[in-house]
Amino acid sequence: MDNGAEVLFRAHVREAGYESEDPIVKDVVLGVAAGERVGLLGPNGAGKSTIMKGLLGQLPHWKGDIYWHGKEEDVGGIEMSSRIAYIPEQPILYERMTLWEHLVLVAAAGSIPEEIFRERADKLLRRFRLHKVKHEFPVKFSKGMQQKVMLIIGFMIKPELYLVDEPFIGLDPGAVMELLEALDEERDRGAGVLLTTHVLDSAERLCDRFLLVYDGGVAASGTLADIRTAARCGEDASLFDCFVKLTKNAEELT
Ligand SMILES: Nc1ncnc2c1ncn2[C@@H]1O[C@H](COP(=O)(O)OP(=O)(O)OP(=O)(O)O)[C@@H](O)[C@H]1O
Repeated sequence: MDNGAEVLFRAHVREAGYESEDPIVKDVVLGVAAGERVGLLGPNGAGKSTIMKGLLGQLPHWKGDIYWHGKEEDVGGIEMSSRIAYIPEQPILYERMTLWEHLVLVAAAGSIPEEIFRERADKLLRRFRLHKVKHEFPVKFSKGMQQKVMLIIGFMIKPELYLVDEPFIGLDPGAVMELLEALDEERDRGAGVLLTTHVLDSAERLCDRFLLVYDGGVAASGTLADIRTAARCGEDASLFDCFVKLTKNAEELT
């Protein structure tokens, strides 16, 4: 966030988890500037999805503060739901609704005017190659097709911030390219992105900054240069190399 862009979103996750006596995440501070992409990284079970669920107000146990444009907001409040698009790793779909009906529902919930809705929906359905199946039931789609449905729903909203949980696994290369292009367009519009992934070469190309979590806390954060310094890696080291070294160091300390 040192590129001069306005800080769009800032959160201090003091405690987050599923039971108050056993918080999974403790004392994690994160921020996303307008047009910035932040990679939330960490080994399996580190707490990435828990952080995302916490920011969305979907956790039984949460203590923390959230700020939009510097102003404190309630987690899970109505203000937040219109500003954030969450693209989950596991698709969430209604059994008895067609793809088109899902989009109509999203448009109604987001008060998107009819004409804008039709234009956006058509563009996104074509972009992710689902226009020919728009009147079919997505619960019967393949895993990758269902993932594309979640992307289309997210992009329909045109939010200020995208929370994207593991977008790269399961999509075909053409869809990954379309996703990257769509994210570029959204960055140009000023939307921020917080994304989790284990595909570190994609994260390295896509993200401006990174937050590496380990065992529910922050192991390193900053630009790739900062991460290289924290990992004591050379200036040519990849994000993957730094990640392996940092998690190994953290393991040795626990
Ligand atoms: N619904 C739940 N109830 C209780 N504990 C949970 C629940 N979901 C996750 N956990 C626990 O919280 C911890 C962090 O899980 P989380 O899903 O946030 O990890 P992650 O970093 O997203 O992992 P991955 O990379 O494998 O997706 C794990 O120990 C996990 O067992």
